[in-house]
Amino acid sequence: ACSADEKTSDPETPDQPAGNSNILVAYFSATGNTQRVAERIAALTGADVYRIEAADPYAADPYDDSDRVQREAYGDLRPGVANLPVAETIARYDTIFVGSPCWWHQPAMVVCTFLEAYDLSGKTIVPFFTYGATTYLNESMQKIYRLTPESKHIPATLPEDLDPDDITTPGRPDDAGIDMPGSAGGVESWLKRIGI
Ligand SMILES: Cc1cc2nc3c(=O)[nH]c(=O)nc-3n(C[C@H](O)[C@H](O)[C@H](O)COP(=O)(O)O)c2cc1C
Repeated sequence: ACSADEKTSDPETPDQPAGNSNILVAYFSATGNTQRVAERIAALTGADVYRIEAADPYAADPYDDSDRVQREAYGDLRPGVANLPVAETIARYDTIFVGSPCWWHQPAMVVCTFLEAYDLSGKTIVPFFTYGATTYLNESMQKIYRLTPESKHIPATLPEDLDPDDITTPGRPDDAGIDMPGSAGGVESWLKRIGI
């Protein structure tokens, strides 16, 4: 209980957006990599931050939950989110950065649960991922785009994917050309490149 209290009271990892900006950085992070990128984006843009929490939390070492993560990703499941903001809160934002680790070739599925909970039409969605290997980044990006068909996206288009629905067999490498900060240190130049 102690660590959970600390997490929710930490101003850098709020579980509800503060409502100070028209930009939101919504992210899920299990081991801190995506969180560091999210906080850097927020520091540079003045964006509000919202940390997506799974209703059924993942193991402290998420590799211990690898089977669950694979089942959720390959089954396109929608695990519950513990702290979904009300729709009016999300409606206030024009631009939403959406951050996730690459988990079994996909966004963490709680991020998909978050995206499907709202009407995001007309909003600008900027996905970002952290990952261990630069494979399946395109499939992960394609997933976010398909879940937000009425939104604008940065980048506007992705490299063509021969079969974005097949995430279980390796396809041709098609991640080249996707501009993504590799770490928090790369965020500032990335934001300049994408015009934010
Ligand atoms: C269960 C699990 C599955 C993963 N699957 C992938 C993957 O398919 N591709 C990849 O590049 N990295 C994969 N990774 C590595 C994470 O994407 C990487 O460590 C990421 O930076 C973690 O972000 P976080 O610290 O914000 O949780 C996986 C990690 C875990 C725990």
